[in-house]
Amino acid sequence: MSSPPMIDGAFARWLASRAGQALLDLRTEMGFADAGALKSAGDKVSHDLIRTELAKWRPGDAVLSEEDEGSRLAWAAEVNTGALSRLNADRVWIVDPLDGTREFSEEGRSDWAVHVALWARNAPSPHGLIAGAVGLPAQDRVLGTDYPPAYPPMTVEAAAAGERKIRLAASRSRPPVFLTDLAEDVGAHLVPMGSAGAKIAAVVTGEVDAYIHAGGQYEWDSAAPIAVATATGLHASRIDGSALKYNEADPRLPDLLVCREDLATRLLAALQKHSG
Ligand SMILES: Nc1ncnc2c1ncn2[C@@H]1O[C@H](COP(=O)(O)O)[C@@H](OP(=O)(O)O)[C@H]1O
Ligand SMILES: [Mg+2]
Repeated sequence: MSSPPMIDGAFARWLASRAGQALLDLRTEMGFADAGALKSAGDKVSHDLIRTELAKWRPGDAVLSEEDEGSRLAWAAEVNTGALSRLNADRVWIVDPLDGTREFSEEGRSDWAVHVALWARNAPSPHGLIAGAVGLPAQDRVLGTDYPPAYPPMTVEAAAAGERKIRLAASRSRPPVFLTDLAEDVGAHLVPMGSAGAKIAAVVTGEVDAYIHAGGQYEWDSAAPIAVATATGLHASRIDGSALKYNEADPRLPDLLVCREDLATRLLAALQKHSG
């Protein structure tokens, strides 16, 4: 097999594509009769593939993957000394081998993703992400920072209509409790969808205008899609407007807002009112 691309952004795309193909193959092989078994196998197959390729092609870099043992624990010397390597590293791959595991196990659904992001200590942006790719295998596409998608277009109808109903993506299974009231307040309709990566990809492609999450998530759920969203020029922040930060000692990153720039002020004001 030929070597993967040298440039990190293209390498992230290559890796997300490889893992995505393995996940599609697994769905075909196993079928959907045993959702639990398919979910576990999906997490494992993708994690093992990504871990193996990173060890082979980027041996000097640290890795934070959802499927690593103890990944959810905040770093503390007495519980997980392994995490220290990523906190001292100059480059850390932040990986969610299968985001939207639940949707992956449901026949016909395409809202699940593979996330591969690279954080660097000397990055110019506050989030520290210098490359990323979001594989959407069942949509037959990969979004990446190597070829950042164009800023989502405003449709002719929407531009002509002036104010229009905001399309707001939210978790299918765990939407923030305040979201219905917020949506009513700003004139938005909710678009339920699985996977943080698929939802942020939907903002990037213009299928929705915004994605709001609160109540719990981890760095790997958003790192790669946030790398892509910010590379396109979209707004991305915590719901209080502060910067999203990655490779922190505590990997919990419980809330975020990703939206078109022209909606950010309005949605942050609504979040301040409703999420407190
Ligand atoms: N309250 C919560 N606490 C922890 N993780 C959460 C969460 N709500 C959503 N997530 C995680 O965020 C990802 C997208 O969730 P959703 O599809 O509900 O929007 C999922 O990742 P995984 O599928 O990788 O576990 C899910 O586990
Ligand atoms: Mg996830």
